[in-house]
Amino acid sequence: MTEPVADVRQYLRGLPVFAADLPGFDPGTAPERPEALFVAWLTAAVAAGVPEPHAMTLSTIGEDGDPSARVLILKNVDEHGWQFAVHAASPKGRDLTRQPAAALTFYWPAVARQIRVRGPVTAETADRSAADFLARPAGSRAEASIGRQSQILDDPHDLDVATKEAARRLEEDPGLVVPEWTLYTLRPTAVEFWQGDKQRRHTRLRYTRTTGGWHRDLLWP
Ligand SMILES: Cc1cc2nc3c(=O)[nH]c(=O)nc-3n(C[C@H](O)[C@H](O)[C@H](O)COP(=O)(O)O)c2cc1C
Repeated sequence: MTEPVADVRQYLRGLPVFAADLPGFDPGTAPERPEALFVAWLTAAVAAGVPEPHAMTLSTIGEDGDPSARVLILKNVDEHGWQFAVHAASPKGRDLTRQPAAALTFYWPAVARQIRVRGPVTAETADRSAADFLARPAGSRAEASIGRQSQILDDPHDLDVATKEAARRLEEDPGLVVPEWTLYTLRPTAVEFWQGDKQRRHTRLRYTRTTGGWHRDLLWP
């Protein structure tokens, strides 16, 4: 156990931010399209040793109109958008069915970079969703096939039983696909790249979709 914290406010104030050597970012050299800059920043994050840079916060709008956010793995990025997959019966899956719009947030502390992506989402075809499902490791497929994500777990033993049963079903039928597994593409209306700076002269570049392509603006930090 770590030492108890007497004064949380003071403790938080003492935690460093932007402590590492930070890369520069010259928005003047940014590519025309945001996905190109995203991939460049992603590979730079990997090179800088950022763990799990493809983990992102997915924000959705709940039935009550309030936002809800959780971390998810990014599946692909191309000229069509940012892709991720969810079980349609999970809370996030239901949010997206009801209100097909989302925001994605990436934060890579070692390089002090944040990327914010927002826009409408579209469910991909059943074939594409199935291909994504089948590309997952067996354990992840078994877990998803239980289909009870975020429901109340009355007894941890129930999870063990369901996991064993799901693994057995998958062994019997390795091509099993969960029909609720849904690959989504978020087609951004805006993508913002934020580069932190030790002196707090942060650089922000926002791409906004236009009819013909992308418009770029610098933003005040
Ligand atoms: C690094 C990381 C990666 C995760 N990846 C996924 C994922 O790919 N799919 C998923 O359903 N949940 C993933 N989770 C769990 C989600 O954050 C969340 O707890 C779960 O999806 C239930 O969310 P919901 O109740 O809003 O539907 C991940 C969590 C972390 C911390």
